[in-house]
Amino acid sequence: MYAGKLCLAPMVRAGELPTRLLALKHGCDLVWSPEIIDKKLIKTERSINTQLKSVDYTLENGTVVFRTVPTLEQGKLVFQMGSADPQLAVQAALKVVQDVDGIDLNAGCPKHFSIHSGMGAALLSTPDLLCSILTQLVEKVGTPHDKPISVKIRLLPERTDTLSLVRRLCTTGVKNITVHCRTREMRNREHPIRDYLLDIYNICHQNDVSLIINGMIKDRSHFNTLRDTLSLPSDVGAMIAEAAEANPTVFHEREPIKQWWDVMNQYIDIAMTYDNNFGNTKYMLSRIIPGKSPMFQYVARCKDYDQLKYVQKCINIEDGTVLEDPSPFLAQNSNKNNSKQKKKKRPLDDTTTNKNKKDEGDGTQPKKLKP
Ligand SMILES: Cc1cc2nc3c(=O)[nH]c(=O)nc-3n(C[C@H](O)[C@H](O)[C@H](O)COP(=O)(O)O)c2cc1C
Repeated sequence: MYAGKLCLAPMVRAGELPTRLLALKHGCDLVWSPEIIDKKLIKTERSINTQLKSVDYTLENGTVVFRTVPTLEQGKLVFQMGSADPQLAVQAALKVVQDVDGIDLNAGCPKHFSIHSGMGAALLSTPDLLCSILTQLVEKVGTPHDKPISVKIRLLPERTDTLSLVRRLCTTGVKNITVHCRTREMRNREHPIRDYLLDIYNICHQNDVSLIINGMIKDRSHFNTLRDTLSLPSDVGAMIAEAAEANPTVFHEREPIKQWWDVMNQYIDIAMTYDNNFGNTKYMLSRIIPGKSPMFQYVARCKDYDQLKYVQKCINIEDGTVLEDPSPFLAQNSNKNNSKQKKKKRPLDDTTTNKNKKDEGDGTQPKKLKP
């Protein structure tokens, strides 16, 4: 399933349904969900959303934790889980397995929220636990449901330690290992270490496990060049995060990568079609639209989809120039909105503007949105 594929990386906040659908529309082979913690998924209720033709996993308070559209994602969707407990991992995976094509364990996230509870990159320091979670997932979920289990890791500081870890991981029954070619201490702006990928590949290959490489890959042609330069065979796949967050059309084989205004336009249409959380839509648009464009501030001032729809029409989709300044409309509607909001409580399905939410990216800071 994974061999040679170019994938959308798991990204908290950025990897929600609209980004995944846009990436798939533009040549992405496989998409990863954002990391979802086992305990959180276990608390959700699964339901079929007949209006959107989606399957939703929703908390009691109405928060949609995970939404997938089987007709568009089937065969291409890997669910990423955060866990530090084999039993919880199995329980969570069993809950979602029927709606996804593979289950991936995050063993690479270096953020405090993940490592303080022993998850993410902390698992690299507890290889017994890491392997036990994977073995349990393979035996109790992967094999009985005929779905592959995979893991995403970072490099360890020493090459020999990384190779030993990869050897051990290959014995757990996982079908794929994704290697983020940076160590736990390295930030995303630092250049990835790619010197011994061929050694990692050889170990994986001997064990019939596929390898996906990750770290500062810009687009499909960059991936093809990189594979040649590193003398990696064609069954090595790759995963793109930051470049795809800014532009989910970077996966195209033949067509040129779309311009930001085209991406923005397509993203808004998909987000509205699938009733994406508005705060999340604004977050993604702040990644897609360059900060220097007036559109960035116009979108930042939108308070709901009606306003966003108006702003969307103010841009020339041929060249990204602004056709009309929406400020008067936004000012007028924000007054209406304010008085409406005084009467109305904050919506419960606000997953991204939740005040507990931190930047869960991998060493990146979101651009500041002015109120
Ligand atoms: C916004 C954001 C959110 C991320 N969330 C996750 C995550 O949920 N799970 C994970 O394994 N990695 C996560 N990462 C790390 C990426 O998957 C990837 O490993 C890293 O960004 C390096 O790839 P890149 O150089 O192409 O950005 C996240 C990265 C970003 C930028």
